[in-house]
Amino acid sequence: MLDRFRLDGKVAIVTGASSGLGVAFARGLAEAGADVVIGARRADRLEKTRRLVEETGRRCLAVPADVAKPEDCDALAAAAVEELGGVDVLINNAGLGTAVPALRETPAEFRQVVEVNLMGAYWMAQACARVMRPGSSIVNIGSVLAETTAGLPQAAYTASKAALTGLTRDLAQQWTGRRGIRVNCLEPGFFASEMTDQYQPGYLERVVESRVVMRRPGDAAELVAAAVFLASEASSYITGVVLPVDGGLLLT
Ligand SMILES: NC(=O)C1=CN([C@@H]2O[C@H](COP(=O)(O)OP(=O)(O)OC[C@H]3O[C@@H](n4cnc5c(N)ncnc54)[C@H](O)[C@@H]3O)[C@@H](O)[C@H]2O)C=CC1
Ligand SMILES: O=C(O)C(=O)C[C@H](O)C(=O)CO
Repeated sequence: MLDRFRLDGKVAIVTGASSGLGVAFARGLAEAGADVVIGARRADRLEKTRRLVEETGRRCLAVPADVAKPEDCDALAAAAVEELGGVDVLINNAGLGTAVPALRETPAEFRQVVEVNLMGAYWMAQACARVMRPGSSIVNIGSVLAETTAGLPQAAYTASKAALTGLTRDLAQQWTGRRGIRVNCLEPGFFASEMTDQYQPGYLERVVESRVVMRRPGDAAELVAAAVFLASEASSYITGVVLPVDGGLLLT
């Protein structure tokens, strides 16, 4: 049974892999056997991720890319095909989290979040679906904030992540039957990263204590395990689903 979770011989793309959860996804998919293409805007930091991935013995290609630019998404998918022979898995992880009161949020601020979290995920999905083989898997990284609120003013972030769940379902119904590409979405609860480092002191602890049934933030490995499941044959009969990985936050 455990062989169904292996990704040997597969090529996975992880966006936003220069920090936080993206680094953990890249390393975890490589540990499961995949060669990994990592994309993000900060080339110097991608190098660190590349070294971490290569420690597993798998190949890793680092490609500077801004997912808000469709041409960068096409270039990322093309590099995977040219250098590693194809694309089997996409982890749409790149994301921007901002907290701005709605009456002060500017059109530029709102657009920037939607252009990365929603449109960037769509451009990447399109670029990959054009070259993916049957049996491939797209995993969108959403957020529990698509389903609830947690006390911060995050209209753009929340709206972009809620829209990502709709995008997940629509692409799943368009591509799974016709092209053999499954599309699913993970909704992380709270995991320590550069995004959560931006919080006011004490915020994370308060949310975890009052909302998370398990009374602790998640460990990145707990999210990566769910991504490996959705990326692999272990979930071969699952498409169009939205899976919270949140320690029970959505129960409260
Ligand atoms: N850390 C958490 O508790 C949670 C995180 N998430 C989601 O997980 C994903 C990863 O976030 P974290 O690792 O926590 O934060 P992070 O801020 O460490 O990572 C986000 C990554 O996306 C990259 N990125 C941003 N804009 C980009 C663009 N235009 N093109 C390419 N890359 C871009 C950043 O450079 C960074 O490497 C995000 O989609 C976030 O919304 C969702 C729920 C909770
Ligand atoms: O999506 C979540 O849940 C997060 O923890 C992300 C943060 O709320 C965020 O966007 C920080 O500014």
